[in-house]
Amino acid sequence: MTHKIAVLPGDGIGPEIVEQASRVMTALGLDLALETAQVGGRAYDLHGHPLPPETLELAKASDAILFGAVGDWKYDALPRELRPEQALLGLRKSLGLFANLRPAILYPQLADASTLKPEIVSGLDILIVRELTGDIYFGQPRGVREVTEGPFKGERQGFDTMHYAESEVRRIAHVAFEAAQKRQKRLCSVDKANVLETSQFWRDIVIEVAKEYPDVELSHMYVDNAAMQLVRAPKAFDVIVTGNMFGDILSDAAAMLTGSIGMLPSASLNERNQGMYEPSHGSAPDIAGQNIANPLATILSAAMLLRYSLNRADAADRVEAAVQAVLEQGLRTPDILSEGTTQVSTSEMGDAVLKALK
Ligand SMILES: NC(=O)c1ccc[n+]([C@@H]2O[C@H](COP(=O)([O-])OP(=O)(O)OC[C@H]3O[C@@H](n4cnc5c(N)ncnc54)[C@H](O)[C@@H]3O)[C@@H](O)[C@H]2O)c1
Ligand SMILES: CC(C)[C@H](C(=O)O)[C@@H](O)C(=O)O
Ligand SMILES: [Mg+2]
Repeated sequence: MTHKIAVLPGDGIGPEIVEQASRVMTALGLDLALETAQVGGRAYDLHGHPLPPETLELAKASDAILFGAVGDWKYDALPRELRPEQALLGLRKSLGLFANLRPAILYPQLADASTLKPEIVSGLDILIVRELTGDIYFGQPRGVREVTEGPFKGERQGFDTMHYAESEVRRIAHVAFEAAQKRQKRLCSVDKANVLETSQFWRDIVIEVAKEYPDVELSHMYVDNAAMQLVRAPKAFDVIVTGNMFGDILSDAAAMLTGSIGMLPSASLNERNQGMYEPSHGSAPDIAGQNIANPLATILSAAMLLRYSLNRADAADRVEAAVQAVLEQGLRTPDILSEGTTQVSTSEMGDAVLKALK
């Protein structure tokens, strides 16, 4: 059976890194049909919208989506609905991709690339499960309004709304508990229940869901403490489950434990295991077009695509082993370069992974 894969390179370094991941997927010899479409700022320039209808249709009709990155400062003055980032949010919402899995694994070869001491991060293997279609990201109402009473009367006020429905919390909690069952069976739910009603509700529902998973040890942590513990003793975590906003922030922090944000892949899944796979980083306009971006997060995202949406753990293992092999060879893009290693470009890193594929 042919698997249809939508390839959405996007902006900045997106096309450079996605090209390497596409080459790797193609080289596996599987029955894959890769089809490319425009998204983000590039789609806005060409079609007047960051998520043109034909791109959304292609995404919906595919078994999985390989996504690069979107965004550039030059689009920051556009009305919000036309900004590149809206394409990403639109895809997540339209496809119901509520479960974002962001594994932070430190490859032993990169122990020196992390800004943290090797003994703090060596052997790190944690999974952040981030809810991706709710929270303050999508809450209504939002906007700018005039204040009509109180101390700020007559001023303009920006506002957003944070909320989580019970079913939204339950389904992401199930994903997290099931992931924990396959790992060290420890789940930490991160919230801000000491201040936010939404968070207290989140915590109450997670505790209810926990009754169905007596084999998983559940703990709770406030998000500010979690940010601190992630850099103090990250290996104390196994699986973290959290809301959209806190997950966004904590996953960037977790990325640095692994040496570089260029190493962190992600999967965003819906209830049918259809998924979008993307590096956790952005379009990195500061290094775009220079052939120096690290393509490994995107290549590892392609491995997650094979594992989760195509059920090809065998092929995913091959890709991950090839990534390990190039790191073992000492090849490094500038973001993970350390003493005694060899600097390579984006495309050379892709070449090396292809060569290492068994
Ligand atoms: N998923 C996405 O498409 C996504 C995610 C985050 C940010 N963004 C967008 O990207 C743009 C830039 O945002 P930002 O600068 O806050 O975040 P960013 O992740 O793009 O970049 C942060 C820093 O990390 C570096 N970096 C990122 N990816 C790298 C890679 N693969 N290899 C080497 N270095 C890498 C960049 O050079 C930069 O110094 C903004 O428009 C933002 O909205 C998009
Ligand atoms: C670009 C932005 C909309 C996105 C998010 O906030 O979810 C990004 O930061 C991410 O982590 O995927
Ligand atoms: Mg982010």
